[in-house]
Amino acid sequence: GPGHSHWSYEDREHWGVDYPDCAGTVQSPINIDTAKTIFSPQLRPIQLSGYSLPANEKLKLRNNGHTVLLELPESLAITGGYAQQYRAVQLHLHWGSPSGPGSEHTVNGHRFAAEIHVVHYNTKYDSFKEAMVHPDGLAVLGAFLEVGPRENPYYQEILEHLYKIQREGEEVLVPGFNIAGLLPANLKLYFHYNGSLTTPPCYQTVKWTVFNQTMLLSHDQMSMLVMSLRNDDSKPLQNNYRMIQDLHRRRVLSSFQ
Ligand SMILES: NS(=O)(=O)c1c(F)c(F)c(SCCc2ccc(C(=O)O)cc2)c(F)c1NC1CCCCCCC1
Ligand SMILES: [Zn+2]
Repeated sequence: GPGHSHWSYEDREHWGVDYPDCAGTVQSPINIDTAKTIFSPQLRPIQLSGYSLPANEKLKLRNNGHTVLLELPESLAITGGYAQQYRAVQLHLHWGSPSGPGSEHTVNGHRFAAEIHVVHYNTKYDSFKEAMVHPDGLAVLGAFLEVGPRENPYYQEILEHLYKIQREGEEVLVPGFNIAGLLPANLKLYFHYNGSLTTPPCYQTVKWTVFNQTMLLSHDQMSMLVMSLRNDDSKPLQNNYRMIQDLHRRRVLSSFQ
């Protein structure tokens, strides 16, 4: 990725030394205290367009040593719920280990098993790299993943390839599918706040949407996510979530009561 000197989740307390924004006051992830969220009826349902990709469109799935990342074509766009149009860049996941959950955001102190982030950039900027340094530059759609009774066919489109990219730097092309299936069916119920990338350089340029409805994966699928990948030291790639950041003077809006 752009300008990454080596960092790890182990030395997350020192990110602020090399990346000053990581020590800022508009950082992510946060704990969402639902008693303190502000119901905002002007928050419209999120609308996605172009998210259903044909199987003959191949997407790059990559183990970058920090997460599994699926590159997305700019044809995927957020067309409702945000003041401006945003186009997709990539999606990736955060997860825990066999001994604990690994979502990045928490709700009332509850950490979910895992979390998906679909990263977009504001099309008023010429490129993603230009957008990511402006406060309205990025929009990340986040959803929590939990274990449920059935296999999730949409997540299977990603999880079934993880054994091919066990080592850092490995990548594989996967057939297109309906990316919207990775997000809740109900895009009306969400939390919204201003924050940052949760990894260095921690730019404070993300308008976050965290959906209220969680995605359900089977137990075996969650194990595949947690057990398949390794990082650069051939250690299991697990617990790739940043600690909760202080809210400071920010408010979290909710689209529902
Ligand atoms: N939650 S998040 O959105 O902040 C986030 C993370 F928490 C992440 F942990 C990551 S992965 C770490 C950054 C990275 C490293 C290597 C490569 C590569 O070799 O391709 C790519 C990226 C990661 F990629 C992202 N999203 C990225 C933020 C990193 C810089 C710009 C890339 C788009 C969004
Ligand atoms: Zn993320």
